[in-house]
Amino acid sequence: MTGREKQTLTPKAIIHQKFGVKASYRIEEVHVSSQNDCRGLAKPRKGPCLYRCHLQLPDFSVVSNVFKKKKDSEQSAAELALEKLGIQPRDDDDDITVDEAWDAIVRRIKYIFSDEFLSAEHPLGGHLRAALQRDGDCCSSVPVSVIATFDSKINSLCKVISPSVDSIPFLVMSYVMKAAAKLSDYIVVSPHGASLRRKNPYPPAIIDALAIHVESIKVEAVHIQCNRGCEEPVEPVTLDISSGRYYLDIIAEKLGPLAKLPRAISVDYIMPFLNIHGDAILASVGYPLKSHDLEHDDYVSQWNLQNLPKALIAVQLPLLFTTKSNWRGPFPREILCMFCRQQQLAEPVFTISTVPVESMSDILRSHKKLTVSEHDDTDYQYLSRAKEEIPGSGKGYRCDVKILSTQNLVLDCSLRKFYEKENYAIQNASLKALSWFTMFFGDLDVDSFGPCYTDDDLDIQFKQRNCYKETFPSSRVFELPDIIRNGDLCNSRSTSMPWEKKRVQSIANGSLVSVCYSVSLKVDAEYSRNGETLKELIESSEEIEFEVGHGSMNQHLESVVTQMSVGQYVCFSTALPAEGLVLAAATDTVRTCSLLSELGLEYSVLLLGVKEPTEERMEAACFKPPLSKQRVEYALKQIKESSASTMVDFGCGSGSLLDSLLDCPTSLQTIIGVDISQKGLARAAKMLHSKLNKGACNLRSIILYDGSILEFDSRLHDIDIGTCLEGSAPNHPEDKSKSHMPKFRNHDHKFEWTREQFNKWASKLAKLHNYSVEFTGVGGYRQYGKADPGFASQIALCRRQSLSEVNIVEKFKEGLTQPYKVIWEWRRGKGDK
Ligand SMILES: C[S@@+](CC[C@H](N)C(=O)[O-])C[C@H]1O[C@@H](n2cnc3c(N)ncnc32)[C@H](O)[C@@H]1O
Repeated sequence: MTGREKQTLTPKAIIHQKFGVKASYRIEEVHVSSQNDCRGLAKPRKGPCLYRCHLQLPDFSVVSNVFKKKKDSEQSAAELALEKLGIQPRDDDDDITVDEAWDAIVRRIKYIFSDEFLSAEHPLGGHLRAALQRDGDCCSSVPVSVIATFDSKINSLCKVISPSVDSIPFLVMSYVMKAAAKLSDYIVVSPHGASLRRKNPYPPAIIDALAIHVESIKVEAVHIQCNRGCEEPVEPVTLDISSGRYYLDIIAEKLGPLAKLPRAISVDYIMPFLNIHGDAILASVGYPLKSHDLEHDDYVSQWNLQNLPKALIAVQLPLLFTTKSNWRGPFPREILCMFCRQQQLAEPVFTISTVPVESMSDILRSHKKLTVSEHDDTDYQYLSRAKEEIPGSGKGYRCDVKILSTQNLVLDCSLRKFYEKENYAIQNASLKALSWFTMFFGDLDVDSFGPCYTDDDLDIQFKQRNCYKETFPSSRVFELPDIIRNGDLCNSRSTSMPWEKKRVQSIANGSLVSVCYSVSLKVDAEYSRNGETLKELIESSEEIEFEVGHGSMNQHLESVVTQMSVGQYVCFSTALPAEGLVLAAATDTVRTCSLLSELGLEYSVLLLGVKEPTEERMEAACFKPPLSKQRVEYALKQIKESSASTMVDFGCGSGSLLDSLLDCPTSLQTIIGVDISQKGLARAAKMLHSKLNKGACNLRSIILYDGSILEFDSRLHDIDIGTCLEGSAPNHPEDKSKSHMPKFRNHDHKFEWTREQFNKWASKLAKLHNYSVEFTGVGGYRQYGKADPGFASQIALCRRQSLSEVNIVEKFKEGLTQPYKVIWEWRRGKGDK
């Protein structure tokens, strides 16, 4: 018990407050003929009298379902009218306790599975009626995700239990399951825990009358595979919704064997969270409020499938914030705060001003004169409510929001209107500021926005004091977190966020960065009331070093860190990906919650230092496969294409090329390795020995020589192919002690050349010895927006044209010069295969 005096208004009372005598109720008697089994009777027997209520409001009318009591039909009609107006009977559940919210959810679930609700004009009604056609145990069972998605009342009650449901909507599902467990006499939870149905079947007469029989229809939809690359197009699919089937079952089947159960499919609902962690089907199909027919739109033609990015579906923010219960996802104020943090702006400054009720009335009067013919002006309704619904409070609220960079005022956005509640004023001001940013990012031509910008559509005045370019230098524009990128702050017409294009990674892959960071989970139940987020620290480190591009660090953290400079502090949030699409089939609520708790995280990070990448780390981070592997692969390809039978690898080291030659069949019969490093040769011998023991190869002999490339050994006379490859140099710990900067990039480099120097040297040598030369390379490394720098590894491919006279004479002179020492030798024996 809170000890507070609660004021619970019935739907009818709220209608009365709003419309007074302008709301007129008319009761109609409905006589239903009773079920008559006696076919012989000529006249149908008169059944009990039921009541249906017609409620006429100034702009529209509603008709209730039939009820046994007149007053129930009136309340039902009033409730339908409020739904139409977007108002919950208790639209602000601040007044109820958590225990009361639980009780209300239990009551609501019971009502949802009542006979009356089955014929309700509620989006859930269509699902309930369609579920009557499901086979076997599934008959009349409705996925929990559907209830969580379509029942706004349950959603607003869940917000009382935990405001996190906004950022973790799948919490609603777990609350629904928990509440359903309290109705064990009435509700059956499916074995998979993902569907609910009534324990006692609906009366056959109701099933016959209400079960939906869908005509066979084909629905064009979009299948998004979770593993598709960003550039890959999404797949169009046709859903063949045949009669007698629940359409979610058909979608589940299309998703494959893992999706045993239907999943939530309210497009509006999942879109903002569509960072897919499992395949998803997007289809525009469902039961609209007033229709008993399954309706659908062609989804394929609505999307430019080629351009649909993986994690970005844009939805347009509404222009008005009405009630909390009507708002899905994070509230505008939260989105704006997050946006500011991401853009390294200060937290928005909200200034609330109030007016006495007299002046509100004046404003109201003048406003009424202006808007007398605008029947559906929602803000007008709020102005009315401000006057009528807060008797004695004497206040209306107006909000001004200032967005500041560290030094400058970026935007001063003041609402002209008054709202009945402080929160409405804040949310609407945030929404309008966000709308301005949406427009602004949609049109980066800053000049089109003057220093004082008035937008009549938004009914707001903005003062933009500072130029965007000064305020958001491109190198400081962060990639927005998922929650914004996924559409909460998107212009519906753009499929990629303008600021994403400006993301600049200033710290290169392979660098070692050192950071101090913390990760917190937003958990506090008071969150939505006082606007403060309380957090639970789940991980922190005073100093941790990681390599950029290595995949060892959380990608969100790494992405932001690579755009920071040393000494800079950044706070940012990440939100819910759509694991929930899969969790719809989860059985374990506790586990579901623990999974969900990994989401909605807030990070704080301070960049302590950056170490430039070593060549090795840079290579590993930038090239896949690594450059050393690409070089070996290139050599192998050339060898395979030749018909050579003998080959020598100069500077063979530990034998990476020789190793690969043992794996793939070539025309080679003899391979020779030459190196001056005893250690390298010993490693090569060990590797070759163990490999030859394991399996066969086509080779007849392998020899390793200790010798220098600078000396000629006559045993290498007439070898078909000579290779000389740079490989991955082994580590030399002694180098670390050297304090001076190394002269070359690697410890064993004796010189380093530019490409030009290399080309010149190789061309001259080739000409001298009558070889042609072709320059190529491996390791094309393109960075977005930068000119192609060419190959990372240069290759000269020399082919002998003819044996020159000089060579023959030289060889004759040299005779049997054999300075190389055999280190290891293998020859295929007679028994060897
Ligand atoms: C970067 S390693 C390359 C190893 C091997 N080619 C690979 O791809 O893994 C360079 C090798 O050249 C060897 N080397 C250096 N000078 C040499 C010379 N004058 N004659 C033969 N080998 C030499 C080094 O001992 C070293 O093993």
